[in-house]
This record gives sequence, C-alpha cells and structure tokens, in this order.
Amino acid sequence: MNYSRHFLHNHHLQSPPPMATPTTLLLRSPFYTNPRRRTTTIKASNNPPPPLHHHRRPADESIRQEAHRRNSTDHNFSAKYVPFNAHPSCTESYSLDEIVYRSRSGGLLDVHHDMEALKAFDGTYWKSLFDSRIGKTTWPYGSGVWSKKEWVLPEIDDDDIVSAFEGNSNMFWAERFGKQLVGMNDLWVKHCGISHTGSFKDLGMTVLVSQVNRLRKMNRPVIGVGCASTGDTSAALSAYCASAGIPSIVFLPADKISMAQLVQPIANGAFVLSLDTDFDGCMRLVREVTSELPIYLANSLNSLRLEGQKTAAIEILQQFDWEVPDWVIVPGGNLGNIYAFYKGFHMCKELGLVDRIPRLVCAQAANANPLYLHFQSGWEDFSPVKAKTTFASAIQIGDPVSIDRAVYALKNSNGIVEEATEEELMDAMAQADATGMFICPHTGVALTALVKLRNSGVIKATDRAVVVSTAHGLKFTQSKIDYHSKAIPEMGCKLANPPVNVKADFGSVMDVLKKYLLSKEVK
Ligand SMILES: Cc1ncc(COP(=O)(O)O)c(C=O)c1O
Ligand SMILES: N[C@@H](CCOP(=O)(O)O)C(=O)O
Repeated sequence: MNYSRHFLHNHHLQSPPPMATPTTLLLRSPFYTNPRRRTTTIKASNNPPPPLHHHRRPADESIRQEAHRRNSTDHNFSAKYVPFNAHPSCTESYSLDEIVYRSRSGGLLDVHHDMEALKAFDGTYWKSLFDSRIGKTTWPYGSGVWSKKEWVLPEIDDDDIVSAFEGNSNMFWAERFGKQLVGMNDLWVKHCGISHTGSFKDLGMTVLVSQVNRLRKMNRPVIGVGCASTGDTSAALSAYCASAGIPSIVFLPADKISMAQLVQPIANGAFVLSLDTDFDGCMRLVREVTSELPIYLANSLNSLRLEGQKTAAIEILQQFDWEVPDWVIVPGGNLGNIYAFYKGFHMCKELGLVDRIPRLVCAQAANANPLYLHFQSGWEDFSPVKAKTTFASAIQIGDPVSIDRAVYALKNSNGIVEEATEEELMDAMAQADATGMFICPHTGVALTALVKLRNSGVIKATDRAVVVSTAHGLKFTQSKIDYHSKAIPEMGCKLANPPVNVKADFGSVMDVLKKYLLSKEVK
C-alpha cells in the first residue's frame, strides 16, 4: 500500500501536520496503520503541503459509520484502573471493561494510561495532532474531549462514543474585571459552563456514558446509570443517557438545587428521586444502591469521569498556544475536578507538551469548606463537615468523595485552598456580570479566591491566571434575582441593579433618563 497517499487521502483531518524537514520525513502515525508497520517513510519538501480536499463520505454513510470505517483503534495505546496513588510495587489493576469503583482496600481508583506507548510520540507530535482536530466535525474529534481520545479512552470504538461535541469552550479575556478589580492584564475565564447541559460535567459524562454504551453492547449487567447530584452531574448524566437510549436514575436532595437544574433530568426522561436529605446523604444512598442493583455509578468516585474532565486543562494550554499560565482557580465541592485539572496538566508535562504545570487554587464556599479547613490545619486532620446552605449550591458538599485526590493535586502543584463567604461570592458574581459575564455563584467563589490572593500579593499583577467558570449563569438566575432585588437577609447587595418602575409618560421617562445619564457623565 502507498502509505503516503492512503494517509493524505483519508486522514488529513486527524493527523498532525508533517514536521518540516527538507528531505525525507519519518512519520509515525499511531492511528491509521498497523502498529507492527507503524514506522513509515514518506517524501516531504520544504514547501507547505498543497491544500487537502476532504472527500465527502457516501450519502448513505453517517459520520459515525465513517469513523468506524477508518478503524481508528489500530494502535497500541491502553488504559486500566489501578489503586489511586498506590506504591509502585502494587500490581492490582482492572480492565476498564470491569465494573469496579474501589480498590481491594476500599480506596479510590485511577485510570492509568500506558505512558510508555504514549511517549513513543514526542510533545510536538501530540500538540500538532490535538491542534489539527479543533473545530472539525469529524466523528468523534469535533469534541474537545474526544480530540484527545488517545489520552482519554484509547481503546473504545469510535462507534460506541456518545458525544455532543462538548468541550472546546471559550476562554474569555476578563479585561475589565482584570484591570478594575484585581489590577491584572492577563486574567482569563475559561467558560466551561457554556456547554451542552450548561456545566463542565459534560466533559466527564461523555466518557462515562460512552463506556457504559460499550459495556451494554458487551452484554455486561448494566440496566441503568445512576448518580447523586447537586444538579449539574444529574443534568449531564440524563442528557447523555437520553442521547444513547440508556435509562438514567438521579438522586437529588429535595429543595437544594435550582429549578433550571431540576427540570433538566425531568425533560431528558431520567427517573428522578427527590430525597429528603442533602447531597452527602444522596451520595451514601446511591453508593449502597449501585452495589445491589445493575445500576452503574456515574459519580466522580468513578474515575472514568475524571478522564474527560482533565481535558479542560489540556484545552487551557492549547488555547494559550501551549504556554503555561501561572495560576488556575477551580471551585471545589466533591473534589474530583481539582484532581482532574492536575492530571491533565501533569500528563502534558510528562509527555513533553509543556515544561511545567500551573499552581492550582481550589476555592470553596465558607458554608461548605472541609478542604479549606484541612488545608488550614496544614493537611493534619481531615474531618467532613455538615455543609450549610450556600448560593453556590452545586458545591454544597461536606464529605467529598475525592478528598485524597484533591490533597494529592494541591500538594503536587504547590496549590492553595481559599474560601468565600456568601456575601463575597455574590458580590464577585455581580461584579463579573457587570463587566460582561453572566456567571454562576460557583465562579463567584473562584473569583473571590482570586481577589483574596491578589490582595495578599500571592498572585502578582503580572501573572497570568485562569478562573474556571463551571456552570452557566442561566442555571442560577434565582440567586441573581434575589441579589438584584436586595432580597437577601443580612447582605448589603451593594451592586444590586434593580429595574426602575416608571410611569408610562414622556415626562417621567425623560426625568429618569436625564438623572441616569448625569450619573454616568464622564467627569
Ligand atoms: C457548577 C459546579 N462547580 C463546581 C463543582 C465542583 O466540582 P467538584 O465536585 O469536582 O469539586 C461542581 C460540582 O461539584 C459544580 O456543579
Ligand atoms: N456538583 C456535582 C456534585 C456531584 O459530584 P460528582 O463529583 O459526582 O460530579 C453535581 O452537580 O452533582
């Protein structure tokens, strides 16, 4: 077979641009050739390659079938479950096709990739490959998660993937917030909440539901998929399950999630249980239930989820053209994500895409702050707390399942934990909104952490910082309504901007407008 023609004809969207060498190029494509024949010599010249025209697939073929025909699993990458942070001599491991959430000793698991196989390709190779897939509709690489498939679930058939082309979320240059509130020029907000179900949970859920889809095709005992939720995980689970025709069951703490979040699983046809307890109570119940019934556990206790979540970190680096920011600030609740970010950054370093990782900050609501207290104690003692009501309701969690993962991530990234009171987080949210964003209260928690660390001089004016915005503000409009109508007891709501009631006549309208314009006049 003429490999160069085969390669160019079929795979130009997925393969990295050839490296510029004058004569011959040793191109090793792990995806489209037999691994035993993976080293292939093709001709290259100094000139850029001519524009490549993608041949449209036959009219009766879907993008899924086209992906299947490409046979992209022809490589030797692999991943398995291992006990989290185990001693190097530990040999315990499980196939990802097993249904297992805990190690033999009851500890957390981690998805471990065959790093030697990935290291057969250098950092330039991976950067080019990932960059070449952005913004395409080719299945499944149009997704920000699956554009990194080799690092996520390398062995899944493209045909089993359940994706809404999630990820590739906007990185917003927070120009006015940066300059006016923290004196920074290089402040960015990664809008992970501008996503299929309005939160960053889509990133992990596409991976978990895809694997479930595969397990069901293998006739494994999975009738449905279940989770406990503060509203975002349940929305993502039910949407991805509905898309694949898989039953979903969600355990929600009654009256503790927003109306917009509650209606999501209802609309997507999930079986919704509203329970008279808090998130931690729901979590305990769903763990018990999933150990008895053929319901697959979708909470981030299941380490598969973190494989998708970690791609947000890779995306941040990609969006900065592989330059590493100094800080990344993430709101934390059940604490899977702070570890997922660490893992994404760490993989990029280990595989030679970057030479360092950012310092991580985990931001918690003061009303639900077990990690903050643990950090304050010098990591001495960890005790769960009874989480109190917070406007950042999706992180109202007192007994986070990923506490060990979070501590590991923070210790290994020279990280920090901060907290935000209700007034601080609501003011930060209002301030951000007033500079053109429309963020959720959890992002308000992360912005409060930024403000505090700037005020104490830990984060410098010249640093580059990324605040991760985790959900869409439209899911949390009631908190904004309460704030702007000054309806929150014992809160100043100093940035409230309530509507003005005006008589519908010309004079009255003119009077209020003149007053308004005078207040805005440039002094
Ligand atoms: C909107 C939002 N932000 C932040 C978090 C925190 O993520 P994690 O639970 O991984 O710490 C969650 C969920 O807990 C969430 O739904
Ligand atoms: N914020 C989450 C809490 C559940 O945690 P997860 O770590 O299992 O996603 C939610 O939206 O439910």
